[in-house]
Amino acid sequence: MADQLIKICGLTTEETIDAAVEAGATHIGLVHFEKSPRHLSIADAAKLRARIPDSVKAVLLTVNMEPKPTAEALQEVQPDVLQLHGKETPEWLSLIKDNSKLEVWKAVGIKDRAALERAEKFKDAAHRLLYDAAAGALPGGNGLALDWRLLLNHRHVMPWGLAGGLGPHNVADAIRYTGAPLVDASSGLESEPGVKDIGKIRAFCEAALAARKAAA
Ligand SMILES: O=C(O)c1ccccc1N[C@@H]1O[C@H](COP(=O)(O)O)[C@@H](O)[C@H]1O
Repeated sequence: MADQLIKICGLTTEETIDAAVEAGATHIGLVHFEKSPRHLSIADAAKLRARIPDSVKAVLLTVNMEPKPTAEALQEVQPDVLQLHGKETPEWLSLIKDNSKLEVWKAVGIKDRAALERAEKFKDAAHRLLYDAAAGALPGGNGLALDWRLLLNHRHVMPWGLAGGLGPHNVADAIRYTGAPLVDASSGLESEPGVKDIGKIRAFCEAALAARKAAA
């Protein structure tokens, strides 16, 4: 069985990046979306990106960003992965994927089986789908879980990950129940919006790694 992939998203300090890396995160997410409490300017995202070691992938998260600022952000931040968390089209994703060395992830809000089937339109346009709850106050980062039962017996046509409302209290159940190869958490690891709690980051990674080991 493959190793568990763990993305810790919305980090805004070097201290929390170091803690996530030490705890076993495989991916660190930096959010560039002004309405988010985890928003980083591109200059700050670039500074924090430099703190992420080569062994861990840097993920830049954007929402419905126009092509020119996207190109500038990619140039400045140099992420390994671009996570698109808005209403981006397969055509736009394909353009990025075919013209860069980036891994391209598409987050999709899942409220029913039809939404899971619709997400398959990204099969050739993205390297990975990230299933999240349907958008709430923000397009993501709302701490809302999707109905995991929708993923039972689902035939995944491409690599995927599970996001939405995950935290130390439920990540082991999520892995056991859905078999998610990648788990992604943000607001469930905070003491207040935008402020990550190092104890929760450690507990999340520990629980995810133990659940994967038990399932192997
Ligand atoms: O974190 C945010 O503020 C955010 C803003 C806009 C789009 C996505 C955002 N976060 C991502 O949403 C999912 C689920 O987050 P949560 O664990 O439920 O808080 C995850 O990929 C976040 O990185």
